[in-house]
Amino acid sequence: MSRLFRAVIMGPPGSGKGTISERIARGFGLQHLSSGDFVRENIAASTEAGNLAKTYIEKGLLVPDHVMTRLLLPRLEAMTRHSWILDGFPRTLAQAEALNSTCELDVVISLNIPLETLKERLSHRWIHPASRRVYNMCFNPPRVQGVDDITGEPLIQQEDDKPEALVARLRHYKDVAKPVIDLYKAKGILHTFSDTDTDHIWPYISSLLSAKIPADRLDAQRASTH
Ligand SMILES: Nc1ncnc2c1ncn2[C@@H]1O[C@H](COP(=O)(O)OP(=O)(O)OP(=O)(O)O)[C@@H](O)[C@H]1O
Ligand SMILES: Nc1nc2c(ncn2[C@H]2C[C@H](O)[C@@H](COP(=O)(O)OP(=O)(O)O)O2)c(=O)[nH]1
Repeated sequence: MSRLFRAVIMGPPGSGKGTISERIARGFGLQHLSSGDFVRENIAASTEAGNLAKTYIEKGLLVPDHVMTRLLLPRLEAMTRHSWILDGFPRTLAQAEALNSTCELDVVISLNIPLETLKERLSHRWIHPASRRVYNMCFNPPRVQGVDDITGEPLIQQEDDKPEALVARLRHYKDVAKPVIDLYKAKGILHTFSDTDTDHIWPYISSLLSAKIPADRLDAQRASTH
């Protein structure tokens, strides 16, 4: 069997990690693994790591590295049959080093989006809290304004998507992500995409993945996800 394909997507809040990961999952048959979803699943299941993570999230803090790695790495190690795109992890150098010791990455996608664009997007981001489905009132609006397409339940806006909170989040992202980006650059696997529109970036990401994922593996992955 050919080796699995493993990719990471990095970028500040609102840069389009979730949106692009979903396109990659659909287009290339990779499994979309979101660190935020893992955290929420563990909180819902009241696992030891989930209970610990909850105490930080309730205060609006990032979950400490040792809790994140305990929560995520066993799940990644168990993914022996599926290629994946990992969204939201690693966020720190310690997380990147822990991931390094678990698996070899093929590609790291870094999204470099102007601050004004991020502010604009997040001010229009609405989510369905139970499923975390993401909408944007301009880019991908729900069919009926203010309600989730699938359940019909109300959508909400997150406190930390408001412009005042965003500037601090972005500053924090830059400080913490820089050494991670440098590490992947040094390994020669970093690919950075800069634009104001996901639809402009997508064709470049799509060609990168088409070139990096061998055709036989692509067919097998697509077949196993359909
Ligand atoms: N790699 C990580 N390291 C530390 N905490 C994390 C990590 N991934 C997720 N979390 C925690 O889980 C929460 C939800 O994560 P999620 O990625 O869904 O949302 P987010 O932080 O609002 O990201 P974004 O705005 O970039 O989509 C985070 O706010 C953070 O507390
Ligand atoms: N206007 C506009 N909005 C976009 C574009 N790409 C994604 N969005 C929307 C979808 C979300 O509401 C918001 C943030 O995207 P996301 O995929 O949740 O980002 P991320 O926080 O996972 O990195 O922006 C885009 O290209 N244009």
